[in-house]
Amino acid sequence: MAASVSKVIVGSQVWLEDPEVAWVDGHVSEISDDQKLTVVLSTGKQVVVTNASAVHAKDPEFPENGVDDMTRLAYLHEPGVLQNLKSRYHHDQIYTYTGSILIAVNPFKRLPHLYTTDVMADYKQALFGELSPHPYAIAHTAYRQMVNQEISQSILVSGESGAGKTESTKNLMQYLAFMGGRPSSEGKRSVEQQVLESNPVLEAFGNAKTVRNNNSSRFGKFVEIQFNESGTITGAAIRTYLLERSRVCQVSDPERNYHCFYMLCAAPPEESEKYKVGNPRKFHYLNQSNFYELNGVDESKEYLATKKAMDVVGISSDDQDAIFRVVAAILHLGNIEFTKGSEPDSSQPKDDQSRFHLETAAELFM
Ligand SMILES: Nc1ncnc2c1ncn2[C@@H]1O[C@H](COP(=O)(O)OP(=O)(O)OP(=O)(O)O)[C@@H](O)[C@H]1O
Repeated sequence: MAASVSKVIVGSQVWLEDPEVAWVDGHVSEISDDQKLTVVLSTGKQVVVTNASAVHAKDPEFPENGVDDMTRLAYLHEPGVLQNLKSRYHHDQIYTYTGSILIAVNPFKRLPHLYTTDVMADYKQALFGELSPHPYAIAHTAYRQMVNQEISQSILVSGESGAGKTESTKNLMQYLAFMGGRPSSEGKRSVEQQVLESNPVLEAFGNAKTVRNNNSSRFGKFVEIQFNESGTITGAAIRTYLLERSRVCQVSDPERNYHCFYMLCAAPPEESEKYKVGNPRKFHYLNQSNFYELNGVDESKEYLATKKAMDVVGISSDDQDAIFRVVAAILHLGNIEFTKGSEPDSSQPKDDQSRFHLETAAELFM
């Protein structure tokens, strides 16, 4: 939505595209007879613009802290939207509405005060738009509409890798569990606890460090939470799709394979001996990249936490053992090298090492 030159007068505040910082603001200092604009940028630079569509009007009354709904912007064009997101971001206001859509900007730091039970309780009492933009408000609207109209609701979370989809989804699930939860019966985990604990399990087997995100989900997921007429959670189902399978056999620097492999290598000694794993540097599927450790992550603790989460979601210890046997066997398979066999067109394990890994994989697969 470019402002035409006729609307721009000398003194108008404008935005100009910039190859480095996307947009720079300035003011028009002169308009020539042939409609060329001289713009003095806030950087002090002076430029002459011949193409009027390159100039976008800037709101001189834009509030310093921005607006919490983009539809209230005087100019809803790219520089206006970005300026609003940026001003809010500088005040740790990472959420902004565009009508009923929530835009989340990744803060890349923990903001725990935004996600407490008290905050959830506040959103429970409020109408949409009364409080600051928040995933809880989106979850609340969906929940209310479901209860009042008895129609299933969907919330779509999208964005590029590292944008914060997984974190936002967790916040949505946390709020729905808060609204639809009920006290767990003696010794049994409640459904909402199981729903929330499914995240660490999925992340262990489906997340990996990529260039853009240390905890990147390498799959899509459809989370279904079922409620009864009174709005209490009765069940849940999670469907995953399009796992990036090629990562299992091929990883490039500075990325990592799936978290579960490194966790298993760091398992307590009796378990790592059972699965014949240990140092991740010994496995071809892991040592193709030089990255083994993640900042602030203790893999041995992650292993125990994953097993605990598996307990909570109802995966029996036999099934857990079967799962980790497969994970270990994959690592051993990756270490088998072949050489030409004595028969025509045949091959055989290259040496004793390869034979060891082949036999171990077979044992683990049972
Ligand atoms: N609301 C938030 N508060 C604090 N940190 C956040 C928030 N959102 C994202 N982050 C940080 O950014 C990282 C990446 O976010 P997240 O994993 O949610 O991205 P994603 O969109 O799911 O990425 P991918 O598509 O790669 O899985 C998180 O691990 C976390 O460190």
